[in-house]
Amino acid sequence: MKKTVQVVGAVIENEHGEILCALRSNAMSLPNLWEFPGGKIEDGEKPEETLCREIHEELGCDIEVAQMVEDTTYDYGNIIVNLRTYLAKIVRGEPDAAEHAALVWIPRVSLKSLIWAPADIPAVEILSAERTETA
Ligand SMILES: Nc1nc2c([nH]c(=O)n2[C@H]2C[C@H](O)[C@@H](COP(=O)(O)OP(=O)(O)OP(=O)(O)O)O2)c(=O)[nH]1
Repeated sequence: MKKTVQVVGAVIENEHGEILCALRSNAMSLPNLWEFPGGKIEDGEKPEETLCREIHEELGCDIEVAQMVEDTTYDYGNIIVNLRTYLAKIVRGEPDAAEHAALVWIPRVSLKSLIWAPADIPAVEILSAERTETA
């Protein structure tokens, strides 16, 4: 049976209403696709705990997690990914692309100009149709 992995992604919004988008590197699976930074939930972790841990490890900053944006399950063929995305804000530090090929801040209306990992597309659709939190 195919494995389903539980993954969480942070939709980090700044004070200008822009969202942090991360480009998966050649060293990662799904290379050269954009994603919400995050990762796999480990045993015993709450989704919010995973997000704070992963963002600290991957981007070197700390976040506060707010409400869920979307819960999607996508079958990549070799693996099934259940991706839950959450709104978040940086509370300490600046994001640094330690693992990703690039990080960019993009306004919600322009999110669809990037090529996203397929599991992220429902969240991107929701976010690009909504007003910014700060608007
Ligand atoms: N972090 C993250 N992963 C995503 C997103 N969309 C999506 O399909 N994924 C996939 C990619 C990976 O298969 C898995 C998350 O794994 P990970 O972030 O821990 O990445 P990884 O490179 O260590 O995983 P892997 O190479 O072992 O697959 O979920 C997303 O928005 N954020």
